[in-house]
Amino acid sequence: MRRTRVKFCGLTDADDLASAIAEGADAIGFVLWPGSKRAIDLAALQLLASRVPAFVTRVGLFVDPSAEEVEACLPWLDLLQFHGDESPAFCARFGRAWIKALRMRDDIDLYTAQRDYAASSALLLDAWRPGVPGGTGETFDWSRIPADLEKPVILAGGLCAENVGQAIAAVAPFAVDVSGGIEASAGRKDSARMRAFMSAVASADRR
Ligand SMILES: O=C(O)c1ccccc1NCC(=O)[C@H](O)[C@H](O)COP(=O)(O)O
Repeated sequence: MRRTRVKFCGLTDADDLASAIAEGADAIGFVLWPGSKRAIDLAALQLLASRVPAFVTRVGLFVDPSAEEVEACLPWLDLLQFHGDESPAFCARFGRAWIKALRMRDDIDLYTAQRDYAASSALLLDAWRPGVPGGTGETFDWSRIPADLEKPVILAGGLCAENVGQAIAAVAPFAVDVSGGIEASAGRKDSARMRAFMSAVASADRR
């Protein structure tokens, strides 16, 4: 049976992190962009990342960071996720696996993007809202994702327990990524919502 991987994003709290791991998240996202309501600082990253067990991927989210900012976080991250206008060369310079988040503006060409970001481990596709680099809580038209992309797709943007089954049926992504859809309030996750999300993904995978 095919299994859709799940990334829970925007964790800020140790209890929420423990719940996310208990519910079976494959990856945990830490927002390291200070402009986010879900941002954590380096001290919190150290604390939270040290509680993530082996085989769960620790992902750091950045928006147009300096190289020094990324380098300071590297000891606590397995994977880098870039949400800004970072060039492919910048994303690749840290010697760490990385993914590129692409916001689905009307004129985006995903074939060109996957060629430009050929060295990425996957493309994360998220909703476009002008001036907001991520975590919008909004969906986009999933039929805009071509079925023949070579890069693994991580589907993001407004997912929740109620719509993730439909999203998996429509896109068959490698992974799904959720933040607002498992939250009780900005940055605080809700364990019942996390469980419902995991259960909806598992149901979709069984179909
Ligand atoms: O969450 C943020 O505030 C954020 C800010 C800047 C860049 C990225 C950010 N979040 C990224 C994500 O959490 C994911 O792309 C997410 O899965 C989509 O968020 P949501 O629509 O709330 O599920």
